[in-house]
Amino acid sequence: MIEINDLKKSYKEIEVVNVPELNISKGESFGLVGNNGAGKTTLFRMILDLIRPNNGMVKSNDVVVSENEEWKKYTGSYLDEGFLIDFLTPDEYFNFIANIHGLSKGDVESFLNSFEEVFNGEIRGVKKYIRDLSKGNQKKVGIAAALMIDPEIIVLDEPFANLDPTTQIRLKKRLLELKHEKQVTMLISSHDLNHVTEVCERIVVLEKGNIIHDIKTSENTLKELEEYFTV
Ligand SMILES: Nc1ncnc2c1ncn2[C@@H]1O[C@H](COP(=O)(O)OP(=O)(O)OP(=O)(O)O)[C@@H](O)[C@H]1O
Repeated sequence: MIEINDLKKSYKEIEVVNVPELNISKGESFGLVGNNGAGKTTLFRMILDLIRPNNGMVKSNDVVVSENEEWKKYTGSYLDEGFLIDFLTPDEYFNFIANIHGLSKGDVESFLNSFEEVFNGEIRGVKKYIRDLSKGNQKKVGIAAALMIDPEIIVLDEPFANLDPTTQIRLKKRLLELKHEKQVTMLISSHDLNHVTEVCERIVVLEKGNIIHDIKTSENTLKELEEYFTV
């Protein structure tokens, strides 16, 4: 479970995130939407202790994320290319992550084989450094590495952006499997209202750093969101 209390972040005295309270339950799939600059990435960065808030705190399973690193063992995340090591090939990078998390070669192989549908033959065995992959293929590497550790919680920033339509559909299927079969807690930000409403049972709309809607996804949610974003 993730608990956020009185969380604020400002840059040069301009407040970009202000979340008085937000709780994300175990197994919940939580979608975060909002226009450019709404504060989605900043909120995820604070949840992952990548930036420090000016005020408030984030707890993961009752532990303050900035005070203890235990949560890193069960949290998979991919926000951007900064998460990758660009002078490694994808296979070298997967081995690196596997070593950090103490995963066996067999587990890694079986996970990566199961991800081949998303990789589409463009990632494994490729003799290219990550920095030389397309943006979409870099994203596939990052998302795969995040999921490979068999996380309880996964945090993904715009996972569908830069992916071709076939891969978007395959990734969505994979996320839905994780939700239904393993009850993984998912935090997903997206500009793609279709995908995010299909994957997430709860949608939060952020505007100028504030939560302005917190909706349980229903058959009307997509329409409601489209109306909100049509100005
Ligand atoms: N390091 C920084 N220094 C100054 N301002 C920053 C910094 N990081 C983020 N911001 C500002 O914080 C605000 C929120 O940015 P953020 O990237 O969180 O938005 P977002 O909702 O993820 O946007 P997008 O949909 O475009 O990715 C923006 O106005 C941005 O310019």
